[in-house]
Amino acid sequence: MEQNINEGEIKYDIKVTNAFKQYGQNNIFNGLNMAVKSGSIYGLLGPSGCGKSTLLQCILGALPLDSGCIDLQVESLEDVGYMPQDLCLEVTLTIKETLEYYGSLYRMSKEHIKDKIDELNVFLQLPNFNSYLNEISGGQSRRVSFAISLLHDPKIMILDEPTVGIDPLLREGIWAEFTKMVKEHKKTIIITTHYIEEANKSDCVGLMRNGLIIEEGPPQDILVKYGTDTLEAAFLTLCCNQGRIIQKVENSNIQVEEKNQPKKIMEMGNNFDVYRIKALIKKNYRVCSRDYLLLFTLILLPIMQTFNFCFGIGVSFKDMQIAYKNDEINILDCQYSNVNTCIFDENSNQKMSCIIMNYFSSHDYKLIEVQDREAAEASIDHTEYIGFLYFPENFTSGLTKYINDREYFDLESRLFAHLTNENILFKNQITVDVLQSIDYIIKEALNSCSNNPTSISVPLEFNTLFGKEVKSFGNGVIALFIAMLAFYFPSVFAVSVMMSEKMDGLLSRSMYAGVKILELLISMFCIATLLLLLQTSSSCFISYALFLNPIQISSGLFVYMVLLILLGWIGFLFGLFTAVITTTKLGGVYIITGTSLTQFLLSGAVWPLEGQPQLLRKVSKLLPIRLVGNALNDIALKGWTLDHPSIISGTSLTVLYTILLVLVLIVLGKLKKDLWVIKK
Ligand SMILES: Nc1ncnc2c1ncn2[C@@H]1O[C@H](COP(=O)(O)OP(=O)(O)OP(=O)(O)O)[C@@H](O)[C@H]1O
Repeated sequence: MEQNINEGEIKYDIKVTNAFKQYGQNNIFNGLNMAVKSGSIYGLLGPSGCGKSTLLQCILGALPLDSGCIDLQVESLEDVGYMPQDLCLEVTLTIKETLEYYGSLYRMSKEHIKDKIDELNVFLQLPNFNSYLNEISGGQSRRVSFAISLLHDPKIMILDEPTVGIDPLLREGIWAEFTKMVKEHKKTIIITTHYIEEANKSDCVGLMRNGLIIEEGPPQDILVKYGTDTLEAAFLTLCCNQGRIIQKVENSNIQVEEKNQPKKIMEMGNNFDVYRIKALIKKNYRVCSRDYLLLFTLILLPIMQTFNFCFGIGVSFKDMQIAYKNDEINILDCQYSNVNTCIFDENSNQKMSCIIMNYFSSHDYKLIEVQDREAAEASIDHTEYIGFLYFPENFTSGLTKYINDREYFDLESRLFAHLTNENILFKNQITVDVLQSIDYIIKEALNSCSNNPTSISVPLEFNTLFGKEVKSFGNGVIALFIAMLAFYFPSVFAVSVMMSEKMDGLLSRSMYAGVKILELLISMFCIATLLLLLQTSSSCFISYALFLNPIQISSGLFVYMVLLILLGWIGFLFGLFTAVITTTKLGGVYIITGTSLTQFLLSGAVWPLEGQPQLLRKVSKLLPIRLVGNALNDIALKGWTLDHPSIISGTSLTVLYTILLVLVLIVLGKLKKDLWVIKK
């Protein structure tokens, strides 16, 4: 009875009543009860895997209970300082930068942060503040993590194994500081530890086992109760008598309050804070600027790829090796072949094979003379030469006869061209060049005989309406390539940063300091847009200013840039979506690379869409890279602007894609609360 009266006067900062929780079929809490008095140290002990960390996360509201009630006496998130078991810190920041980041999340001024760090340094003995976290030891890192949870001077400290890896002398100092905090500043500390004996200094210890707190009380009382010298021995005795104790706990008269989910620390505070966004941008900027692999991937790689593309893709072929055998004339004698005489003159020594060979030499072919026709044909099969030309002895006389009288053409006098079919583009190129060279010499021959060359012309005129400046395959597809870069790299950025935040527990830890997911997304979006602007402007500069790919200067150029940025944002949103559906950073990058490559292959940059089956063509046309790339091409080559229906529909669909992806992410966020956070 007396105890009940005293109980009524005692204030508790944390009270867990009849808590039940399961992970799948695994019961973690079986009606667990725990009470932490205000202004005390509570040592939570228990074997590995018994559920201590889970209990702390339930108290913080990061994990829900299946049933039961948790009462946490906090008004704002500044009231709680939490140190997770894992580090959950960005290791490429220095100690100073890390503490500044968390301090600024709590809106502490620089001076205040500095004073606080100096104060914490006295008992935590932090390493040099300018050391990077990946350069200090595990124990030192834990002290930094510890410092973060105390930085904003919280009323309640929830510390998951803060003294692991810390030497005994320092542990003594830390416990002395705990005692001082509790006595002088009325702080409440709940601490889990594997070093049972250090819990002696707690005001109250609780032993957790089989989903229950099987014993709770001041350490001295427990020692007396079990007649042992050490807590360890007391708990050993307790564990041996576990069945009886569980019975006792289950039968105790616990007042079960109605089911009440704990206050969610992560959801406290403003939903949107510009200070926090600024702190996140600063932090992520620092992290990205030190991740050389990411920087290489996001900035240098697109520049290199653009150079590669402009140098190597879609340009005309050079130095193609063609074998030839000329039975009409020795190539050295071609200089004596008089090209200005009329071939119909009896005295003319003009040899047309010389003109064809000159034509090929001046068109980037390498002519290699061979003696043996059969060997040359065989070497084509071994891809040594891409073609073989054979000029028979009577090539010129046969051709002259043909021009004069086409009915009496000597078949044996024909130029023989044997071409490799290994690459259809080579074959087409040589075929076109052979035909053009013949056309050329016939016209030349007629010219020099004062005959009208049009007399043998095909009655046909070609006219290019659009894209007159397109001289090579590359000119026509460069915009699709730039579109691919604009999509791919922001996706890689989004998935890399988001997966680090998710898997390394960085976001989870920041959220205990008030960060909201939207704020992180906004900060990432700002950096991604900056990178996107850098990357697209460098790709455009290389493609159009250095390599002079044709582009029409019109008001459409503004739409060109807007479309590229929108596509980058689509890529960014797709990267976020990928971070939802995957569990590893590498997996995310694989998905992004696979989908971008597929889009590029289907975009028409490799082969025109007209070659695809109807159904696939319909799908390809709607893929973001093709959609935007095509509109970019129309702007660059045809000079179309936003008043053209094709550009209007391309732009509208791109905007629609952006909105759709935002909506998908919002809906997913509503359906699955822990989309980007793994609670640590
Ligand atoms: N997300 C999860 N899904 C399924 N099971 C989980 C999950 N997290 C933890 N568990 C399981 O719940 C149990 C309690 O885990 P918890 O981390 O709370 O233990 P702990 O007492 O803190 O252990 P330790 O002292 O080793 O840190 C363990 O058996 C663990 O395997």
